[in-house]
Amino acid sequence: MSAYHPLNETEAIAIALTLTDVFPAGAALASREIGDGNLNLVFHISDPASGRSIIMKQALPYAKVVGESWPLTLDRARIESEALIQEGKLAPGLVPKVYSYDADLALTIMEDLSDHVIMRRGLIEGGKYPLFAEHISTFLAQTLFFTSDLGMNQQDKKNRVRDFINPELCKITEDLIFDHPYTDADTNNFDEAIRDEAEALWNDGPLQLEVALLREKFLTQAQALLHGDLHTGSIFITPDSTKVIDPEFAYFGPIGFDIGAIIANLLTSFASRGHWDTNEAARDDFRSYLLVMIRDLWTKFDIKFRALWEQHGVDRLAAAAPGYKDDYMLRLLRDTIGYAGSKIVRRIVGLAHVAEIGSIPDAAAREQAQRLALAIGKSLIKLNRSATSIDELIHTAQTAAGSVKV
Ligand SMILES: Nc1ncnc2c1ncn2[C@@H]1O[C@H](COP(=O)(O)OP(=O)(O)O)[C@@H](O)[C@H]1O
Ligand SMILES: CSC[C@H]1O[C@H](OP(=O)(O)O)[C@H](O)[C@@H]1O
Repeated sequence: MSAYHPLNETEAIAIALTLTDVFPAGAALASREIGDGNLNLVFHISDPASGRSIIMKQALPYAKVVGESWPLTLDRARIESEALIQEGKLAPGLVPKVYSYDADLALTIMEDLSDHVIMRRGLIEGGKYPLFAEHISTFLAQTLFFTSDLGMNQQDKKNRVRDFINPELCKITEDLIFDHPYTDADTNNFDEAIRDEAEALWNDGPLQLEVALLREKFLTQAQALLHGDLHTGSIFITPDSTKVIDPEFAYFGPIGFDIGAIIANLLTSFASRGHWDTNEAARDDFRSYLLVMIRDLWTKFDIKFRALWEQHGVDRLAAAAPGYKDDYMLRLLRDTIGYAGSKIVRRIVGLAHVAEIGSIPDAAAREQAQRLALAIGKSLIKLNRSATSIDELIHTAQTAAGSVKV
């Protein structure tokens, strides 16, 4: 055991060499710090001779994206490793294996997924992932159903809620997603070209009412154990395989928040491929592909969650009360749509942006992508209490973008 300090590459190698079941004694290990996220250190440790490798992820006592002026609990490393272990049990094969967790160093050692690509990057490069909707709907249905009051012992669940109390990371979400974009906050970060859009958000009372309602649910509804930050940068992918990483924001919250997060990031990808994209046919094809993926994802989730409920439901009244299941699923759909909208808006005017839009080199094209994303995001937020079908979300994206066939 060592006292906490941020590791350097040499120290990371020394720790890796103690993993005698992974690396041969005396192996000449190579180490690279590859963390490109907003918060943590990530070391890739490999043994060129045996071809073996691992990932070491270490929490820093502050938010890396801002620096030491933004202190952040190291307990998030415990939350992440416990959530990965839990998700691995409920959705086998859909998260990296956790080899060990060191509480003193806030260090998780896990399976190296470098043979996959980060989905955000894959989508930017036009990658197609035919099994994604199947895989991620299984991940969502399994992890969310079996940690909800529908699928687990309700006394045990209360103890799990306690284990996953995650106030500092939740506060980041409460501020960066559900508050700052709607006021002139210091943390906001947007191109001057869309100042009019930002100021419109600060003055849109009806929109702010919807966001306040979604925020209230995020603050109060311990529906199931969420991943908590399920964007396309938290998903490793190949055409055959999907692996979800980075659940350090995990806590018991509203189910629609996780589903909405993925859909939001598929829609920012959609918005990044606009009429400025010179290959019109390829653009329309890719946009249709994303919308079909979103529809499949929701539809498969709905079918799988209902099937788990039929087979494994633990709540007598929830099963017996006429109309309850349909009412519950409709509420999940509406939450999903509202949270998808909120998570799009934060990626355009809030602190943390997305590469598919931020990396559009032409300023005018980037501005159009940002405006399109905001149009979709705001419409989805406003739809969150009335939608009755995922087709309304698809239609919202199609309408905002002009006609895109699915
Ligand atoms: N299990 C893994 N296998 C391979 N690379 C990984 C793994 N986990 C993380 N990474 C790399 O580190 C980066 C940052 O990891 P992430 O968990 O998203 O950190 P943060 O919490 O700081 O956002 C990822 O984008 C990926 O490139
Ligand atoms: C100050 S944290 C900003 C932002 O970063 C997190 O994402 P990630 O850890 O995947 O880079 C999360 O989305 C936070 O809202």
